[in-house]
Amino acid sequence: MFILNKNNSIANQFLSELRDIKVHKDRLRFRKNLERLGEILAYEVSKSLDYKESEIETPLQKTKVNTLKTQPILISVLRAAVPFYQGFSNIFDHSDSGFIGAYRVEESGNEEINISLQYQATPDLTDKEVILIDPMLATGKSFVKSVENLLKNGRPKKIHIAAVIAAPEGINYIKNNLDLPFSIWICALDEKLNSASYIVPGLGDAGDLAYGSKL
Ligand SMILES: O=P(O)(O)OC[C@H]1O[C@H](OP(=O)(O)OP(=O)(O)O)[C@H](O)[C@@H]1O
Ligand SMILES: O=c1cc[nH]c(=O)[nH]1
Ligand SMILES: [Mg+2]
Repeated sequence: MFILNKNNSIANQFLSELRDIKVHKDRLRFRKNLERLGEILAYEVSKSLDYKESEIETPLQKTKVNTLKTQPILISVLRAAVPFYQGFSNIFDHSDSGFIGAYRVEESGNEEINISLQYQATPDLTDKEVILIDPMLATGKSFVKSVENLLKNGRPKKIHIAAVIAAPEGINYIKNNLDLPFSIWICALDEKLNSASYIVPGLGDAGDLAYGSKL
């Protein structure tokens, strides 16, 4: 598992601004920070992909370069993933993308989180490296349900789970429930979930901070 904030970098300032109640109500900045972390995490994921050598011509002479062997497929889990996904898409600019509409059904009086998944549009995923992008990995149910549904569109060679903040409970849920090759890329591993299955310390509701509350 790759955890970005284990090392000092400017990414930790972006993460701090996402969490800080004095800053994170500025929606434009909140979305921009998600996008910036998406770009940084995409760069880290890019180091794990396969490259091929080829020859190009500069105005001065021929030279050998290493470029991606195949483009990963990017999948955005609507709605909160949109700005974070944009960061990935800025880096993997030749990639095809897919979209999944998923949200947690939080019923009062019921601590169990269920996921409603109502929309999926993706290319053929057979034997592809897929980057599944969602900023919050809380119970892990949205990621696991998304992967289960993605399999209808082909079995990927590998899935890269990409999130900004994860809870240990969600990481364990993913490890116990995914039966295809995967790796996890996160910016921070937080302490735990609270009784409403929100990540603590976390940042609150990522979708609401980016776009406002939904009915
Ligand atoms: O790990 P989990 O417990 O499944 O929680 C994580 C999910 O919660 C958030 O979405 P939310 O359901 O709030 O939908 P939204 O994107 O519409 O805000 C987040 O973007 C994940 O999809
Ligand atoms: O802490 C959490 C958990 C799920 N979704 C969020 O946006 N935040
Ligand atoms: Mg939400």
